[in-house]
Amino acid sequence: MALLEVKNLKVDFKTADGTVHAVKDLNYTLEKGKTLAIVGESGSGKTQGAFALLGLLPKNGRASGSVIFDGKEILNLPRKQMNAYRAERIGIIFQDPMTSLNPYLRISRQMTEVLELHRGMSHKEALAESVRMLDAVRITDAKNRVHMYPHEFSGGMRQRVMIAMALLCSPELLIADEPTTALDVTVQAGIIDLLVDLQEDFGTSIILITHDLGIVAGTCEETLVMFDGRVMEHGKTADIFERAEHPYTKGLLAAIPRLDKKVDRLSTVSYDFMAARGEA
Ligand SMILES: Nc1ncnc2c1ncn2[C@@H]1O[C@H](COP(=O)(O)OP(=O)(O)OP(=O)(O)O)[C@@H](O)[C@H]1O
Repeated sequence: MALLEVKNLKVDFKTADGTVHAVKDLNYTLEKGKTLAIVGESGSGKTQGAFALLGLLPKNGRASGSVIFDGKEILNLPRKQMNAYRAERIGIIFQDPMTSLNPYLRISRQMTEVLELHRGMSHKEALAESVRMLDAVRITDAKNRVHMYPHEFSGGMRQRVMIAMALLCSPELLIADEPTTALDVTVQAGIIDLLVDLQEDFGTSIILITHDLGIVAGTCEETLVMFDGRVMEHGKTADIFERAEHPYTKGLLAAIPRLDKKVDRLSTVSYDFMAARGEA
């Protein structure tokens, strides 16, 4: 049985100017322990399509369709039930860790609270487990650093802390929304390597949302390409890289910077694609 089945997912936003159809028809399944990349340019519906799964849409948003997680419908669950999924079974990492970390609380407090509340640990056990998780995401000197505040960490280290927090309750699914966009290229590579290792060690299924096809190649077995709220292409990453069928995917691939090749500008991708559809 698939861990996650997303069927005919739509996300609409009511605005003063009318309705924005951010996600028009999203369909995919994710097997246990697998990694799926959702790629597409800015505004293609990647983030809202993922937020809808977790009931995280902005107030003016509405989701319809079906999201089956481990055999149960979870789309539009009441807040309390959804919170239980979010705390214990589905972790999420955002682009900017400061949106999820409380700047006024030590990391130790933020991590131990989760473990005490959701895994019934004593404070001592929870602190030991927090240090173990910081070690797992390769924060050196975790025993001491666990007592620091978020601002005392660099951007890359904060992202590692976020990953550790997201993994605290051993979720079956981890959604990483542009986890490296705000970081330097070398730090980005470290975070992606870390996600791959953690996926192997913990067996967590991962959805990696990114606009950067370049980071997907060695990371994710499957890739789903979105454009304008719909799935353009979905298959094994290697197949998509070798024989992209869609003009939009070909454009995305052509935009991956390569040392041996002049870089096409990503901004031309949607224009070329829309031209192919007769819309530009
Ligand atoms: N609260 C909102 N009200 C109206 N429209 C919204 C709202 N939030 C998002 N949208 C629109 O929904 C569409 C999809 O947005 P989404 O954030 O999912 O795109 P994305 O592919 O993740 O882009 P990015 O890579 O820039 O994050 C965009 O056109 C966006 O402007």
